[in-house]
Amino acid sequence: MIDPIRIALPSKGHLYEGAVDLLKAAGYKVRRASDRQYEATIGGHPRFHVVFMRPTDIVIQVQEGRCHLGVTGMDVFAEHQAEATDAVVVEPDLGYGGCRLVVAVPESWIDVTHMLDLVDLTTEFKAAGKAFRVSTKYGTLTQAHFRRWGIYHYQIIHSEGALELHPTLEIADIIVDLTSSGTTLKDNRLREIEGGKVLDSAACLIGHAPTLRELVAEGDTGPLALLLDGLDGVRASDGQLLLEVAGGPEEGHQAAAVAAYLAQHGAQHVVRGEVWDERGRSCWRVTALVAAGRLTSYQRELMKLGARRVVGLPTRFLFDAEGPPSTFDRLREHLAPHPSR
Ligand SMILES: Nc1ncnc2c1ncn2[C@@H]1O[C@H](COP(=O)(O)OP(=O)(O)OP(=O)(O)O)[C@@H](O)[C@H]1O
Ligand SMILES: O=P(O)(O)OC[C@H]1O[C@H](OP(=O)(O)OP(=O)(O)O)[C@H](O)[C@@H]1O
Repeated sequence: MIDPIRIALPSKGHLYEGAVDLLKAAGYKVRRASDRQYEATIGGHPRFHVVFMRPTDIVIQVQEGRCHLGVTGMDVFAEHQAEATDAVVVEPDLGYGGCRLVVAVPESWIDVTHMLDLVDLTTEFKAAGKAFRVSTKYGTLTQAHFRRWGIYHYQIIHSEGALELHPTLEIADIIVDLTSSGTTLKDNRLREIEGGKVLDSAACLIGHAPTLRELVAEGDTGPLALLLDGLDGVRASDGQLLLEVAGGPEEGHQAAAVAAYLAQHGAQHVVRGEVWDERGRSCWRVTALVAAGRLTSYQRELMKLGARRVVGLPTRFLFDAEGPPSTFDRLREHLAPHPSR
């Protein structure tokens, strides 16, 4: 039996808080003594042991099986995927840490707006005997992207940070870096070009395949299933309200009209039923799942249709038999030995 189950989380930065918050929402509260402490426990789940590392180290340690699960960036995983043959993606998008890896050029290069312009430019550099230099932390992904556009004459300058400065300091001609709001590129007078998106990334959950097979064998009440089900439930409920619309005692067709209105306006799982008020009179109630941001735009119309009360309750977990297969079931299927054809 795998014990402890070691889960690696980002120690700080863009991916740290989201990981700890998501686990907490799923019922796995990380107990870390201080932000300088690199180990932690999870309240109520003694088999889990948390270690904190940088996103790149998480991919390496999961690949080597020292950590069994890890939260990292999809960008980092994709960059190291070729070496990480024992690491598998359990969940590609945990719903936070979104960013893009992009090709950016100096704003002053007004003639360069598309990847195809780089084909010409890199050829001109080569003809003039100059190296076209690309600064990035993502050499492998950059090379694959440039190859797709037929660009071969350039030199990668590997760098770990503050790449946006490189064109100004003439360390490089262009950069391939992460962006989310776009502020850093803009503030450093750089601009994304068309066709220059290398990758969309988000925080992801990865695991060590041989260990995951053993954990999957503990079945759907084992610790891995419970953790993944918890994360699924939290993510499915994100931004959803459980709406309760109540009316009556007079009946008519109010409940049907309210249910039809909600169904037409994107609500899900619309259910109506009979309830009784404190005086024992028959009333109606409609419940549905709605996007939290839309409730206020519904409520006036619901009142006009006869509702007396509209309540939006936050949801914490959502499990839906008609929803997509669970992460645990997908993983079990993915790791199952397939008979050779
Ligand atoms: N705007 C953003 N800029 C950079 N990274 C982002 C952004 N938004 C989300 N991320 C994610 O955060 C990860 C980087 O996290 P952070 O900067 O905390 O780590 P780091 O210590 O620089 O990483 P490493 O150890 O890999 O150098 C990225 O790989 C990416 O997945
Ligand atoms: O599009 P934006 O929202 O402006 O974010 C992008 C910037 O954020 C990251 O840097 P970070 O602050 O993590 O520092 P780093 O250079 O040390 O990675 C990334 O490398 C970009 O520089």
